[in-house]
Amino acid sequence: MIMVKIAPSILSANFAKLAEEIKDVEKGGADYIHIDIMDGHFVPNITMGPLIVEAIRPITKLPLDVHLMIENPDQFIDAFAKAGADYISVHVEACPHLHRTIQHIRQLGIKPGVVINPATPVESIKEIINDVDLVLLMTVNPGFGGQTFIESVLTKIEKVKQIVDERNLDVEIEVDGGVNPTTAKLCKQAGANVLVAGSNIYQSSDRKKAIELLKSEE
Ligand SMILES: O=C(CO)[C@@H](O)[C@H](O)COP(=O)(O)O
Ligand SMILES: [Fe+2]
Repeated sequence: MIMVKIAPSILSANFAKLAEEIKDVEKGGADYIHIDIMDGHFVPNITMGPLIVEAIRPITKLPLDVHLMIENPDQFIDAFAKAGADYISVHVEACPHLHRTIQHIRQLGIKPGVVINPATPVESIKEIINDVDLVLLMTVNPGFGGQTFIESVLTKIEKVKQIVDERNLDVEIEVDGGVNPTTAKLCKQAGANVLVAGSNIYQSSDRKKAIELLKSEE
């Protein structure tokens, strides 16, 4: 099995002490900081914007993994790049000109990622996988933390892994939503190498332990 990276989602952190919450998971062995951007249109919730990303940038050395759940992401890519994002991931469902959007992110020196919802088939990203650094498979319907993992996405992870191997690509396979030690194991077996986890890590009083359990090979 592959050694996985863990990307705690700060959506489940205590926003009143965000800096501490980020430092806590960094000390606990996190590999990325996952930042969920929601606009109240693409998803039924509103969260953060570029200002928060800019505020977070100097408080951690970890790469910032920015997950855009917004309509018309093209309009905001420059702002998130300027704010300090390392990865910017956009949803297939929100991008009519996906290739242009991915190139735009790459031209800014940022690693582009493409995201698909649970009901969106892997076929929809076959033509873009060679151009991205990360494929993010949603294992819940986006919008909220603390939802239940959708098991049918496991076969999609396997399909993406097969494409990545066949084409010999250097692309990360990330999963997001409902990740806990049990579902983490299934995702790893299916071929995921980056696990986003919000509530599982932030609801734990010992974040280091929670991260270790997600990384565990048992
Ligand atoms: O993008 C999203 C939700 O739309 C996620 O990143 C959540 O923040 C994950 O939360 P948990 O399911 O791990 O609690
Ligand atoms: Fe996310």
